[in-house]
Amino acid sequence: MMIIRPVERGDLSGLMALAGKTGGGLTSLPVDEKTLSERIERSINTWQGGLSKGDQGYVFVLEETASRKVVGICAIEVAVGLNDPWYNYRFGTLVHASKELNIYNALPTLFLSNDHTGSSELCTLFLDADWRKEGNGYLLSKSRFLFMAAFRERFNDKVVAEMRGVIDEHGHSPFWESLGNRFFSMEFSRADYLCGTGQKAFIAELMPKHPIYTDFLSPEAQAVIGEVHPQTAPARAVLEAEGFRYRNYVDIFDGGPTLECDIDRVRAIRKSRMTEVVIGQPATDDLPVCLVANENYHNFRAMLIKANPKGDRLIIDATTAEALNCSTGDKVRLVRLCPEEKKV
Ligand SMILES: CC(C)(COP(=O)(O)OP(=O)(O)OC[C@H]1O[C@@H](n2cnc3c(N)ncnc32)[C@H](O)[C@@H]1OP(=O)(O)O)[C@@H](O)C(=O)NCCC(=O)NCCSC(=O)CCC(=O)O
Ligand SMILES: NC(=[NH2+])NCCC[C@H](N)C(=O)O
Repeated sequence: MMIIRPVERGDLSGLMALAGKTGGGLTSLPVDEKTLSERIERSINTWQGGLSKGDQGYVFVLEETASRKVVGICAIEVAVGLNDPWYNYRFGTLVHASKELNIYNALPTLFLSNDHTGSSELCTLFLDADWRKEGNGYLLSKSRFLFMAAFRERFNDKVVAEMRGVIDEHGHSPFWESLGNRFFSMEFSRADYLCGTGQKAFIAELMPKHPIYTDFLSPEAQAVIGEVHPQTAPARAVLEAEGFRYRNYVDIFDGGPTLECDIDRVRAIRKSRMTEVVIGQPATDDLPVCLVANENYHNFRAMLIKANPKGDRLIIDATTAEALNCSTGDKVRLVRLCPEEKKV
């Protein structure tokens, strides 16, 4: 069985193994034991209630219960940009026009912004390639929505996700080569690593301060503005199907898109409902796959179960109930895994 649970100290080696497989550009999952260990501690402290809003971050793992192997990770930052400034470029327009000469030029321009300050952020989504099957990617990404629905008051009204931008097989980012490199004088991978390991002061010190006319960037850099890494296309598709949209904000390093959605408009949050657990013989009819989570803050669990998304009782066997950390009479939250027209 596959379950989502809060990260624990014993997961460090599992996280290191996952970090080694990302291929780069997944900023918040660097191959660095100290950073990952601090991240685990921060997550544990978040659950224990000892941190201010700007420091809070929940980390979850996907575990295969038989082997207890950790095969995926996902996270939520509660409120970004409250400790250090949170930068994005807004991809907008500047118009230069002369009526007299009948000349009109609308120039695409990148404007530095801190517009997402305070938003909650979905991040650090990674599933071991061997486990990209049977809805695991959906479970990993969307389980966060059941947690947010259950503990809604802990999160901001706006949720964002910064998607990994385009880099080639050698880790080179066309956007960085044309823009960031001029100012930061280092490889993209180093800048990404510094950010991921918390050494972010250099950004404010070195970054360009003025709007950037994108016509002056290389054609390769222009082409990847708002585009995702090929392996991030599924992550983007999952969020867009839940209601997230690209609203012209991009990453300052690799040009990857920021997706955003009002928390109460996320499909899985909006449509999720409570149902009562009954331990027994589950129905064998052809029911849709649902995302199910307990409402136990400290022992949160989520998993995929075939169930009637509209039923007022959820019949599950004892093994499933144990994995979900619940028993007969408990209320759990449930939502159809995919919008009606889709099947996993
Ligand atoms: C993101 C996941 C976990 C998703 O898992 P899977 O690959 O198993 O997902 P899947 O079920 O195969 O696909 C999910 C949906 O994407 C669609 N899909 C698949 N390939 C696609 C492509 N090339 N272009 C467009 N859509 C595509 C599928 O048809 C399906 O949608 P339909 O059902 O509609 O057909 C994985 O791919 C992964 O670990 N990727 C590498 C890491 C990564 O780049 N992570 C994101 C970094 S950015 C980040 O972390 C912030 C975002 C966040 O936290 O959510
Ligand atoms: N455009 C970027 N490189 N942003 C970082 C992408 C990955 C992702 N948001 C993370 O959690 O690390």
